[in-house]
Amino acid sequence: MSASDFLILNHVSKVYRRNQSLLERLKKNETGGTKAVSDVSLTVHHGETMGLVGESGCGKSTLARLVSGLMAPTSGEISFPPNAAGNKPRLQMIFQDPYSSLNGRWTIEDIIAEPIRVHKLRTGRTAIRARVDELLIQVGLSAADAEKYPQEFSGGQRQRICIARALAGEPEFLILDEPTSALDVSVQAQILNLLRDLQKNLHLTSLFITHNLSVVRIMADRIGVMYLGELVEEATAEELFRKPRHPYTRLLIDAAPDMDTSDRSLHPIAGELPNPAFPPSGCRFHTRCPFAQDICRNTVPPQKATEASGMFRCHFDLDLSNATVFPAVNARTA
Ligand SMILES: Nc1ncnc2c1ncn2[C@@H]1O[C@H](COP(=O)(O)OP(=O)(O)OP(=O)(O)O)[C@@H](O)[C@H]1O
Repeated sequence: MSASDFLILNHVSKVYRRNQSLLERLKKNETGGTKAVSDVSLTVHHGETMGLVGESGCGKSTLARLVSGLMAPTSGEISFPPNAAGNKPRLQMIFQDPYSSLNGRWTIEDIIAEPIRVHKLRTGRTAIRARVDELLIQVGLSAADAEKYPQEFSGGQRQRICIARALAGEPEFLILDEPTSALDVSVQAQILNLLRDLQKNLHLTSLFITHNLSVVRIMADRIGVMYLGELVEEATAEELFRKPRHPYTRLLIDAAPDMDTSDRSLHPIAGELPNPAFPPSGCRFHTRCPFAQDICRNTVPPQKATEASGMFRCHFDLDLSNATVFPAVNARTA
C-alpha cells in the first residue's frame, strides 16, 4: 500500500446464488450461481480516473455496486485507505439512465439540494439555493432551471442534472456506470467533455464503467479490461492502445468506434459470449480466441506484469500492437 492508494480491491469475488434444478446440481455448477466478479485485484490512485471496460454481462455493474457498498463481496476485501483526517471518502454515483434516476415529482432545486442537506454542506434556504444555482451553471444549465421538473428536459440535460446532483454531495470519489450509453451520439460527446472538464477542475478520483473502449480512452488514466467476471488486462490508457497484451483487448480496440467520425457505432466482436454461469475451463476467453492452444483450454493463465506497471492474463506473450493480427475480424468490420 502506498500514500497515493485511494481504493484497493483485494481478490474480490461476487457470486449471485440462484435456485438450481436437480439436473443442474447433478451436472456440475458447484458454485450454485453466477460468479459475476471473479478474483479481481485492483488499485485506484488519488486523483486518477480508472476505466473499466468489457461486454455486457462481464460484471462491470456488479463491481460498481460492490465498490459503492450497495452490495458486499462474497469473498475478498474492498478498502479505502483512510485519509489524513481518518475519514471515509464521500462517494457519489452517476448511472446510465437519466430518466429513471430523477424523481419526476421533485423540482430540480429539490433534487440537487437533497445531498447538500443530507451531508449538511450548507444551511439555510438561501445558501442552499445559491449552491444549486452554482451547480446548474457548472454543468451547463441555468439557474432558472431550478424551478422546473425533470420531464421538461431532454436526456442530455437530465444527465447534466444527475451530474449536478452528484457534485452537490461534494464527493471525493465518483462512480460512473455507463453515463452516456443511453444518450444520442451527438449528446454523448458533450456530456463526456463536461465530465472530463469537471474531473480535471475538481481533482476527483473516479471509476468510469463502459462497454465502449473509445469512451474510456478519452476519460481514463488507466483501463481495466473485464471478461466474464475476470480482469484480463490492466494498463495505462496510452499503453493499452499502443501495445495491448490480451487478445480480447485487441478485439475490443478493433470493435471500438472512431470518436472523431460520425460513425460512432460499435462493431460486433467475433464469437458468442459464453454464459457467465458456466464459464469455459482454462482461459475463459479460449472459445473466442484465434490463438487458443491446448494449454488455454486446460490451464488458467498466470497473471503477468508488463514493463509499465500493467498486467495481463495470457499464456503467451503475443505482439498485438498491429491491428492486422485479426485479419478476418478487420475485413469483416472494414
Ligand atoms: N441480481 C442478480 N442476480 C443474479 N444474477 C445477476 C444479478 N445481477 C447481475 N447478474 C448476472 O451477473 C453477470 C454480470 O452482470 P453485470 O450486470 O454486473 O454485468 P455488466 O458487465 O455490468 O453488464 P451490463 O452492461 O449488461 O449491465 C451477468 O451474467 C448477469 O446476468
